[in-house]
Amino acid sequence: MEPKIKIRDMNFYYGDNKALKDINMNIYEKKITAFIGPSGCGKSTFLRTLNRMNDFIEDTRVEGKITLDDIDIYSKDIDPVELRRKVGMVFQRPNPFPKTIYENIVYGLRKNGVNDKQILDEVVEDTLKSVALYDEVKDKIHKSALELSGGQQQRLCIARAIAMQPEVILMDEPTSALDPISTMKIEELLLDLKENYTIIIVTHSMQQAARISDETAFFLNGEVIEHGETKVIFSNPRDKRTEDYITGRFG
Ligand SMILES: Nc1ncnc2c1ncn2[C@@H]1O[C@H](COP(=O)(O)OP(=O)(O)OP(=O)(O)O)[C@@H](O)[C@H]1O
Repeated sequence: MEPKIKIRDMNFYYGDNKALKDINMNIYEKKITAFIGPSGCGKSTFLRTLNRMNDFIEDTRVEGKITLDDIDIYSKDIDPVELRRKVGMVFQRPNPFPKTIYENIVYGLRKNGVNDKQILDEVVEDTLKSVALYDEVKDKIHKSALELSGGQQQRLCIARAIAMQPEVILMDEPTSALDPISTMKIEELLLDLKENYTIIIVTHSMQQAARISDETAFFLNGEVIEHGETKVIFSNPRDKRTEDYITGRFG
């Protein structure tokens, strides 16, 4: 299978600090890829290079090449806004806008000039169903999203990302602020969503990576030490450092 995303000889700098070193990786379509590794090893930085969110941070620089469907995402012909529509993002803390549930979901569409009520109504219903939130909120769609629980807010943020019809969804520790039940619901949701989307998730929980991901990449000090099938990484890692990390010797 052709990789959806290819990363070749990639380095990333914050000023003089080389935060990512010589990254080469393939990311496959409709799989869940987990990034694991100790704090500060570059997982979030790497995630943000994939939809150019690092462009917003001053004095940063990327070397090497990242392609999405064989198109160089750092080429000057690429519109980063359109890239971020294709490669959506969900953050660690649920961050709904202080608006209604409905307006949260249609926010991006309205920004793109879609205002047809029938279309927006359909998108709201479809996306709420696809994140398994519809039954819980169908009577308060026009109430503030801030009234939802943390887990519901995070599912709403996933719905907001999906409403833009992305191909890839980047998730930076999406359950670290949630209780175990909400976490389980999000994990189940991700397993459903991977039928339609390519998902990349940063997680501090090795159990979570083992439960839901198809592929795992282990990061250490800005390098990818090992990347492969999750069951192989967790049962038979090649590198001693991966083994030490997954067995809890450090991190
Ligand atoms: N906005 C920034 N400006 C300057 N340096 C940064 C910035 N964000 C991250 N860094 C540096 O880049 C390196 C990697 O950080 P990053 O947040 O990507 O790691 P991480 O593996 O995601 O960590 P964590 O698991 O704690 O979120 C660290 O040395 C960090 O200090």
